[in-house]
Amino acid sequence: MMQRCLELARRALGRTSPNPMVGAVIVKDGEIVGEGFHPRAGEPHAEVFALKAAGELARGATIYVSLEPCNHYGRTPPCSEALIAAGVAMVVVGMVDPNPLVGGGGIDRLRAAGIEVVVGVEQAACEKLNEGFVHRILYHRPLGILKYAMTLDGKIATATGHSAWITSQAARSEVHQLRRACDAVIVGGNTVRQDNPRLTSHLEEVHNPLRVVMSRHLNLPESAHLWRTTDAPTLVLTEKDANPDFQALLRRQNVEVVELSPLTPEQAMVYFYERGFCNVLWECGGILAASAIASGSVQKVLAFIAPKIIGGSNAPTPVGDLGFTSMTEAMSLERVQVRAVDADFLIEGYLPHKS
Ligand SMILES: Nc1nc(O)c(N)c(N[C@@H]2O[C@H](COP(=O)(O)O)[C@@H](O)[C@H]2O)n1
Ligand SMILES: [Zn+2]
Repeated sequence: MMQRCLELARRALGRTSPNPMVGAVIVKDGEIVGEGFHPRAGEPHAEVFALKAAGELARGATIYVSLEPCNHYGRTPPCSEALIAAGVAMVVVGMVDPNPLVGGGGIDRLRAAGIEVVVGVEQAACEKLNEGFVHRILYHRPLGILKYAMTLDGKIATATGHSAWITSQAARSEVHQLRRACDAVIVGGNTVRQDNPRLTSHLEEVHNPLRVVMSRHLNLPESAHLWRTTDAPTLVLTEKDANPDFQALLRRQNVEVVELSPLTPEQAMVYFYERGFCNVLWECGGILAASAIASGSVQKVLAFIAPKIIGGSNAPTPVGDLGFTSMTEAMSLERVQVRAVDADFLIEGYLPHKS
């Protein structure tokens, strides 16, 4: 049942920030009598949709929910009270809500009303689904994910900058899915000039992230796929008073332009937090990636590795200079997972926590 909750929650993939993705299932006499998920912030929570679907059958039933029911008045009223009013007999919770406004209070309220509550069913899967939300709540920043594709000899392009394609179609499709789960995807000006990327999820009717270009001087092409805002929204982050003529050209095409002082990955993450984002994907070149890592703007790394060799001492690599001189300074990823994606490999892991 909790797996079903997660399946339901994923229907709103990429659309719920700053809220979490949550699914709920109500079971009576071994039958599912109501289901629901949280579609987006401002709309009712998963539990409320499930209660509505179950109607009177909720009385004496068990509800499974992937996140602790809330116990506060936010954009919506507390689900704990709705569950009590509906007369449910038992609540099975995937994970405790890290939001300090909830933080176990929903569970306590239900127990105080005489409802049996079981906590921690499929907890790891529930936490993984909402790792961006959890990070946002704990650290007041979105989760930064660095994704890159490189050859077996560690290059992200040839020395001329050609990079289409390093990995297989299957790996590229996984990247499209990943974008779908993110609130923003960031590149630097160089990537726009070299690759002219689209940065969309490449699927009809699924969520597209906000496409973000970080560019100090706005020395960018007048025509680029990213300026086609009918495909997906685009934001250009730049420095104060940079190239007003080019800013005007972008705005005429409905590209949002925001000036940050200073224009750094750190400031960008502060800005994205304030905008309500949970997951931010860095799909940039090595220089910006190194700066993002050094400033603590990356927590998770997804490295696609293709079994190809292209050589070239001037061919770019995924992470630029971090100033390390000794192997003892290497950042060793934690919770590492490796899997094959067609002919390529995906290594996923988390950078050691930086306070
Ligand atoms: N249990 C649960 N189910 C949902 O469907 C949810 N969206 C949440 N979210 C929790 O409540 C906070 C948002 O409240 P409002 O939507 O503003 O009323 C969110 O931060 C989570 O703590 N929980
Ligand atoms: Zn709620």
